[in-house]
Amino acid sequence: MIEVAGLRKTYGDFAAVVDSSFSVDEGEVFGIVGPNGAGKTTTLKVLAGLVDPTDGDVEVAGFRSDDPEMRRRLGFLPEESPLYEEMTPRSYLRFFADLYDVPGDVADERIAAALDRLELDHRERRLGDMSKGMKRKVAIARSLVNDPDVLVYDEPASGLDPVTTNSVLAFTRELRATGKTVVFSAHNLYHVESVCDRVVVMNEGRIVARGSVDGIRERHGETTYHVYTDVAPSRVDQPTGPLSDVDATTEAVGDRFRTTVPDMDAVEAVREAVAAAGGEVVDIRTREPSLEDVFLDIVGRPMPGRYAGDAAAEGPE
Ligand SMILES: Nc1ncnc2c1ncn2[C@@H]1O[C@H](COP(=O)(O)OP(=O)(O)OP(=O)(O)O)[C@@H](O)[C@H]1O
Repeated sequence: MIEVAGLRKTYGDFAAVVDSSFSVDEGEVFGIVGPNGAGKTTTLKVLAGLVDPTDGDVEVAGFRSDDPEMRRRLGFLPEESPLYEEMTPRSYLRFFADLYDVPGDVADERIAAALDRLELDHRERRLGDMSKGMKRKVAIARSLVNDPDVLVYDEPASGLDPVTTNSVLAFTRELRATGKTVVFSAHNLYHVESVCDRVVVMNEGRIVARGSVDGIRERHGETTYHVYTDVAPSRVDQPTGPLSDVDATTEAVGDRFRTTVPDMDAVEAVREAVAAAGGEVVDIRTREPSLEDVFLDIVGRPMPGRYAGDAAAEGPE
């Protein structure tokens, strides 16, 4: 449904996107993740036909990105979407449906269906008086007025409260169920993990990892083991003993202790150490790395946005 080959976008001497190639299948939710300035928005704007590529081929729904027909097949949700404050959701969405020449009765039905699915109340309220979450839902409904095959969503759920975030993420999953193809960018990797089939990770304009979330996790992240015990394993910080050479950290969780270790040998070492302390292992669980862990491994710095005000978000490079 989307083919991008050798995409490059430069602004003067500066390359915002370098040699980017990927394809997105019909009915897939495809994620683009990466730190600030990685080139995500530039990529999405090229897909939406809003920015011309400097080099490379971009095809969406069978049309090149400079073909006006491509724009008709596509719904774009920008990161910031200023709405006409004096309009109501209904009048605003009808206005955009008219721009796409959608017949009035079809538009009314489509708009009502989208707003129902997004659970947007107060449809006659002035947009200027609506909350951020309500406005975002109206912007999402706007991306659907032309019944596009492809949706390009830049940070659809960022800055929203948890309830609205969940509602927007659930809605995005539903789009896949209705056969739409979605390209989705987000800082919050939980959003990406919970919605996307496949992702590319961008850094400094380049794709640095790609694949299914699980595949990327397997290649770049390490499974750890959580060993729950009824007493703390002894001598974690002692120079001798079963855990002296093991990379283990122990913390109290309720009335138990949880020791995190990297492999099964270390699990056995915890078992010995806890027996030496007069206790026993009560549970062992594996912990898969989150996409956040993987991102740190690949890019070498924390994701911005999750660490607001955190100096660590700025580096190290
Ligand atoms: N119109 C422009 N003129 C010059 N430089 C630009 C322009 N648009 C984007 N850039 C630069 O290109 C780089 C990539 O920007 P882009 O917005 O695509 O990144 P991003 O991954 O979406 O970042 P963020 O997460 O901060 O939104 C940035 O360094 C940005 O400053």
